[in-house]
Amino acid sequence: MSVKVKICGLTSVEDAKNVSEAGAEFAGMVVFFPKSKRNISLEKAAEIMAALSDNVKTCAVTVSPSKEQVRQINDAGFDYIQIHGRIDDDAYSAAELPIIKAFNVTDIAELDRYKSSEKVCGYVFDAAEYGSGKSFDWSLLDSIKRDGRMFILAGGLSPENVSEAVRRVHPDCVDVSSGVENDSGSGKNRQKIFSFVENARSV
Ligand SMILES: O=C(O)c1ccccc1NCC(=O)[C@H](O)[C@H](O)COP(=O)(O)O
Repeated sequence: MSVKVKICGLTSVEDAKNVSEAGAEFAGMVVFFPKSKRNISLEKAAEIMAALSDNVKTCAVTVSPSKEQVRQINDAGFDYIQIHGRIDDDAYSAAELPIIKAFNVTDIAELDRYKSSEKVCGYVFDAAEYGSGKSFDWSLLDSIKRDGRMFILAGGLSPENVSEAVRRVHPDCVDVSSGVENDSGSGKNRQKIFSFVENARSV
């Protein structure tokens, strides 16, 4: 089966159209994290989701969300919640969507904490600084035992290196943000999104 593709950090309706037309399976939107240049409001996320094809599943991408933020995300129309950083007990209990737990390369050792969690349906393995366009040593993932949950590779992927990443790591899904942005760093680039999807699937 070919690798799935997740395009992260959508900020506009135009991004939604490009991601849908390119045939990606997942779209991520950063919410409740104003430090990110890709942070958007839940209202904006609703507008973007309305413009996505029904085939594209959506993720609210968050960092150590509070219980109240998780509750708002539950009701905002996403399919998944992707959590970077901590998941407090209160936030975990409040989560009604399947959780994709993101691990920075520095905290992969924490993976065991989530292995028996019923709500966690997948893992994202990312660089030390998320959304930075930086890659990491993929051999750090070699010892991770696959447990049937979605295994998502992120961090510094691009149309140029995604085929090699798929061949080397065999992820279920590849996840990209910076690598499909315009050279100016603002907004996603249609041609790069299409090339990323095509190159990921070429393996
Ligand atoms: O993108 C952000 O600014 C961001 C903010 C807060 C939490 C997560 C964030 N990004 C996560 C991702 O977009 C992905 O994991 C991503 O695919 C990896 O980013 P990149 O290296 O830029 O491709």
